[in-house]
Amino acid sequence: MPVEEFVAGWISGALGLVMGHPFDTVKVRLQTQNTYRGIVDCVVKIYRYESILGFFKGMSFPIASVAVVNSILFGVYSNTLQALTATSHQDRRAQLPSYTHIFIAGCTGGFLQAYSLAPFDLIKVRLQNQTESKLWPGSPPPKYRGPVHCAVTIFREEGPRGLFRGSGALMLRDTPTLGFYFVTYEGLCHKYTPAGQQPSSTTVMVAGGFAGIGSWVTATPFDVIKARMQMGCVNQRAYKGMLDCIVTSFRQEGLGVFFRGFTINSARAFPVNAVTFLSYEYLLRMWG
Ligand SMILES: C[N+](C)(C)CCCC[C@H](N)C(=O)O
Repeated sequence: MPVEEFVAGWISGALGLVMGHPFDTVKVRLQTQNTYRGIVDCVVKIYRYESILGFFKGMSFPIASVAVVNSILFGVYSNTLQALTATSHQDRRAQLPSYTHIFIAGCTGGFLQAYSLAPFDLIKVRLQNQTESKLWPGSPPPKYRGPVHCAVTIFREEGPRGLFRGSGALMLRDTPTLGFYFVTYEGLCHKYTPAGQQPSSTTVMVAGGFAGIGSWVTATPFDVIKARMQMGCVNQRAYKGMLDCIVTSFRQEGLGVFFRGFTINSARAFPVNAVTFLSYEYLLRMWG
């Protein structure tokens, strides 16, 4: 089992995360709080009341965790594809596997990374949603003092299963959409790379960027449901389950609620995934 894909996935995931975290924080606020009138209002209020650091709340944890999760995603994807087609990463450039095999490998990676991502994503969303600021005198202290305190508090108040709150929605969000993610990437790289050559950096970045947009566009409804399930007990809207969350959100806020964060997800997805795939391919070529 080639290890380099796991290491390349780790490093590329960390780079992509730093690029995209501010977008992600704005998205999570829009999805779970009704205090903002839109993206611009959210950005202005975060900057005014929480400074630039407000956009990076909850990032320290994902740097380690989401990078590891990305490592699992790319490592499992590549090794599943190798098991299905007996081809290595380099072989695939010459002979593209079937899209069915690519989709299956992407879904496999998506499912396994979602399971490992769940606790880390929960902590990230809880920290991102803390609007208290040290800059304003009299501002109440935040409930969670940091990622570790957040994890311990969730464990103590909601039990060990509390750390996996929203994991069902997370798996439904990630499994099919990561299948499409890799189908889009591999397909665009194959289409715009002359036979017998390696895709150029531009091709890798554009293919990765559109793969990110395509997967986030299809993932946004379940992304909203996931975030609401994760915030349920904090916002006093503890849902009885995913269906209750969907029905309650639809009844109270209409169909549009499931597309909150759609624009910011798409704006974030292109640069994050362009950087992720470029660094992934560069590292694998370097280790050739
Ligand atoms: C499956 N879903 C759409 C959620 C994510 C797909 C892209 C994952 C990438 N690391 C990023 O953060 O954009």
